[in-house]
Amino acid sequence: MRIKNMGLRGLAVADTKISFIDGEKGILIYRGFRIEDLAKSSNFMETAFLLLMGRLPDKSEAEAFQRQVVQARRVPAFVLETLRLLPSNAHPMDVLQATVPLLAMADPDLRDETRDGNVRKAVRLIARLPVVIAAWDRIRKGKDIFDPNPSLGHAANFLWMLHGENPSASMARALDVCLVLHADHTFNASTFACREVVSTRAHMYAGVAAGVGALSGELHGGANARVMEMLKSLENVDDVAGWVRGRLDRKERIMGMGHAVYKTTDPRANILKEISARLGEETGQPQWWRISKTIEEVALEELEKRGKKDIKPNVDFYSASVYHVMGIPADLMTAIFALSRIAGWCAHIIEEKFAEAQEKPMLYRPTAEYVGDYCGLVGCTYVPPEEREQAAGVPSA
Ligand SMILES: CC(=O)SCCNC(=O)CCNC(=O)[C@H](O)C(C)(C)COP(=O)(O)OP(=O)(O)OC[C@H]1O[C@@H](n2cnc3c(N)ncnc32)[C@H](O)[C@@H]1OP(=O)(O)O
Ligand SMILES: O=C([O-])CC(=O)C(=O)O
Repeated sequence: MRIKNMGLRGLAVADTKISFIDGEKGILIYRGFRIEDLAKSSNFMETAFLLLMGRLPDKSEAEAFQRQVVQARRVPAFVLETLRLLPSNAHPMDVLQATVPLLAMADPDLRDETRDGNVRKAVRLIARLPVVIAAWDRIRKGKDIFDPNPSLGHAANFLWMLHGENPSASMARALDVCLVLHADHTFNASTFACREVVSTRAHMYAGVAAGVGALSGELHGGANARVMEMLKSLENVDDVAGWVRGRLDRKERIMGMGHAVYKTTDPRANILKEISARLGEETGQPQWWRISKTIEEVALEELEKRGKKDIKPNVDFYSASVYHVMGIPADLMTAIFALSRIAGWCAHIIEEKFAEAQEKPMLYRPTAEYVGDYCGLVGCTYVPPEEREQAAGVPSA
């Protein structure tokens, strides 16, 4: 089979019971539940349990899970000390990707390849990534770090560790809903990276480190930071129309729009748009939502004129303005995505490792068509270095 240069679009490479997308209708389902219902009625802890365990917890299970996560929040001292050694201009996603193997070294269950052992690793990752991200933002700014507060929920505790003050209930709930919305999305690039790595029987942390790397790119999770840069560069609603037209005329992309699967608006973007409008009003910063909405309106009209009516806002479009009014810096926004997606990554890693016999995935090993030199199948003639003609030269170090 040859499906070259198409990024495996539309090609099913595994079975999954974790999530489902209908890209035409704009439907996203986690383990049978519509994303709109989870965003309205659930919370990130419960959603993480749902993704990992395959069902919603009862009350005592939900409390026990929350307790386990709270207890696992303490990040080993050597990890925090290592963060202090890093250059202060290191990008949060590079720091996060570098920290995941450090967390692995401190995990007593690292080599426990039972399902329970992997669930315990998942709990530690869910608990600790937010601590690392908040600590890095403070360390790079030369500020003291704050210990996790065991009396605060997952989202509120993150904002506490980041800012050193308790968020309003409305702000904490908004972040919690964002975490629910970002928690999983079938075989997106970062989840596929996680699954590909653990298909070699590498441990969960090796898969997660790959996932963080894949998420960082601007065509994937990195788009939220680019959206914020775009909003800041515009500042004024009147600048939007000319800017959007110019960008499309130059064949440049509007970040936060378009999707590999959705041919209509991403259902998560609809929810984030409402949160952006509400929080913008509540924090006295409605301009970010207004500029975003104007970009969306102009871009949809201009894209349609150019025969591209399938390019609509994705999850990264309105999350940028939401995070901005929470006081989250633009370059930290992709890391916020990661602290939610960790739940989906871990669920997929567990599925990859423990799928039922008839659905058991194989080691991923696609093929590529060789289009380089052959010199015939006998191979090229090896010439010793001193006899070779001068090539283009060695790149300078
Ligand atoms: C969490 C997430 O990962 S959601 C995605 C986050 N990424 C972004 O927001 C980055 C901007 N968006 C994009 O780059 C793309 O829409 C992708 C990569 C997400 C999906 O793209 P795909 O639908 O797979 O197709 P592809 O990248 O080939 O684009 C198809 C055409 O649409 C155009 N296009 C796609 N997205 C955009 C956009 N945001 N703005 C303008 N044009 C776009 C491309 O330029 C291309 O045009 P061409 O056929 O004239 O060359
Ligand atoms: O599914 C994708 O390709 C990208 C995406 O929206 C996500 O990972 O949330």
